[in-house]
Amino acid sequence: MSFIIKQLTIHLNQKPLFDALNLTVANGEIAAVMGPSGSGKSTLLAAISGTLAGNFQMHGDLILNDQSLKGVAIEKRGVGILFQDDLLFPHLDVCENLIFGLPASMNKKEKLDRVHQALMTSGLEKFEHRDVSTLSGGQRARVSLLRTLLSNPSLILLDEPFSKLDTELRAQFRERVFEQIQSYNIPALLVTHDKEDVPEGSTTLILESHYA
Ligand SMILES: Nc1ncnc2c1ncn2[C@@H]1O[C@H](COP(=O)(O)OP(=O)(O)OP(=O)(O)O)[C@@H](O)[C@H]1O
Repeated sequence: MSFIIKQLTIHLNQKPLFDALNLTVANGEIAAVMGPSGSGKSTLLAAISGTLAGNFQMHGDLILNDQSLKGVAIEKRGVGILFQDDLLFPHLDVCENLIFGLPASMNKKEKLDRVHQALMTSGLEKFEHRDVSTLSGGQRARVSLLRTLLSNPSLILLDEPFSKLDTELRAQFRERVFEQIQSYNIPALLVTHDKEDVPEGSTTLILESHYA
């Protein structure tokens, strides 16, 4: 599996936001996207996830597992997103939240087993029956990532997932997140403002501010 951005150009109101971007992200690889505010980082993620709305014109191609994403519906793209604000249900426990990441075709027992297994693999088993509202920011973010991974995405997009964590927690959490993604062996794209967040040796796509 891999993800390829091929000659991707996006115009906003006829002006280029970015021009002829190219990037290949292999399985288990985390590529970074950086650039100043307004350079189009969120727009790029929206183009990939299929949620681009507004006066944008897109040229070029996005290829996931040898298939073009052109014209593919959002729910059929196999793209999971982790936002900086997690979207967990605070009144439910971790296990119940994770069950939401699983396909409706699985029965309750299968879902519980799968969640339990995933929590063990991620070292989060002690939180299984904790209410989400009692977890720290970093713990919530790891549960949120696990929920995204449980939906079996072919690609994961990380939209500044570390920005709300304090520096000390951040380094530790970052390592855990990278390990979690690598254990699922899928390509990932990480949007960040902070060079520290970029895993060593990873490809970095730098967007420029064309559109002021
Ligand atoms: N729906 C929209 N309609 C019109 N313009 C938009 C829309 N969404 C974003 N833009 C504009 O597109 C440009 C790129 O925005 P985008 O949010 O992708 O940048 P960003 O790099 O993610 O910025 P930040 O780091 O501040 O989040 C900006 O000039 C923004 O105002």
